Amino acid sequence: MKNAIEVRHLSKQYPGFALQDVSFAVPCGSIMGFVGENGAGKTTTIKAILGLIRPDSGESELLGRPMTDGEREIKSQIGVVFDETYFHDNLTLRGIDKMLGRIYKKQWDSGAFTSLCGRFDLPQGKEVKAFSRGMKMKLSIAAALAHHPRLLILDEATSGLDPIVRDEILDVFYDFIQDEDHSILFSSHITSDLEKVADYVTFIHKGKIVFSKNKDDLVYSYGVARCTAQQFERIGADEYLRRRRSAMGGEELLVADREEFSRRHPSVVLDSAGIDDIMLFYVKGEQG
Ligand SMILES: Nc1ncnc2c1ncn2[C@@H]1O[C@H](COP(=O)(O)OP(=O)(O)OP(=O)(O)O)[C@@H](O)[C@H]1O
Repeated sequence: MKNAIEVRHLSKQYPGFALQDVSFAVPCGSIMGFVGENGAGKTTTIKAILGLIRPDSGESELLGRPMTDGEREIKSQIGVVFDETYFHDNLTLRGIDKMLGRIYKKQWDSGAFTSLCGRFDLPQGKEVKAFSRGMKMKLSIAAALAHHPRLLILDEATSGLDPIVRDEILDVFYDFIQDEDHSILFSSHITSDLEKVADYVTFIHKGKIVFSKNKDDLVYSYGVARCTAQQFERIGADEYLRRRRSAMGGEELLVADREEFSRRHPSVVLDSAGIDDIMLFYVKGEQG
């Protein structure tokens, strides 16, 4: 199996929003960061992939199979974390361990759950209602991992968490991905987290995929050119992807091939572009 997730031509229409022809793949053994502005369609895509909503058209495969081909078995090999926990307020870690043991049966690894809860410093005696948001997210991640899934799908699992908690979570993702049969799809607004751990980045904007690329290629090849109005006049519209007026009155351009651009325009200041820059250009900038 080449891809842990394959999404082909997904479309879904809501009043005032349309997911349009969304296609991308998460290669086995990799972490895919899924980014986009608020309301871009990340959760809708993830829900459609998981069969939680029915797309108007298109299809997806998880671990080499469409969800219709044995949903229960496919789901048993997936760990899913949304940005809220669904455990009952009165449960303690012990209660959750027992409950999930009953659900997952032989697949549930109580030892792994206890060890992850220990690693995350989760309080043994407290009920979920007394957990902070960060504790709840760590609990959800521990629960998602303790039935030994091959694929983790996380929607905004680190949003609203402090950098220390986020780092602990990223470490756990990193350990999980050491097994080459394991893969992660991870939506986030926190592009620095994606820059740290993602192998690939898929960017969705207004319901459409802008790109799905290897992160290193993206970071090494994309650039931001900062030019004066005169320099801008000499640059062709096909030499950049997006433009923004800079605060200083000049133009900032997002270019896909830094090396090529600097060869053609050696006098223009050219910086590397982070995922944040790229998103900003698409959300706030204009087409060339
Ligand atoms: N059940 C629904 N009925 C109608 N519209 C919906 C429904 N679910 C989502 N939408 C709309 O679809 C659009 C995309 O929402 P979605 O939650 O997928 O975005 P997102 O990229 O996950 O955003 P965020 O980063 O804010 O979580 C939004 O405009 C939202 O209002």
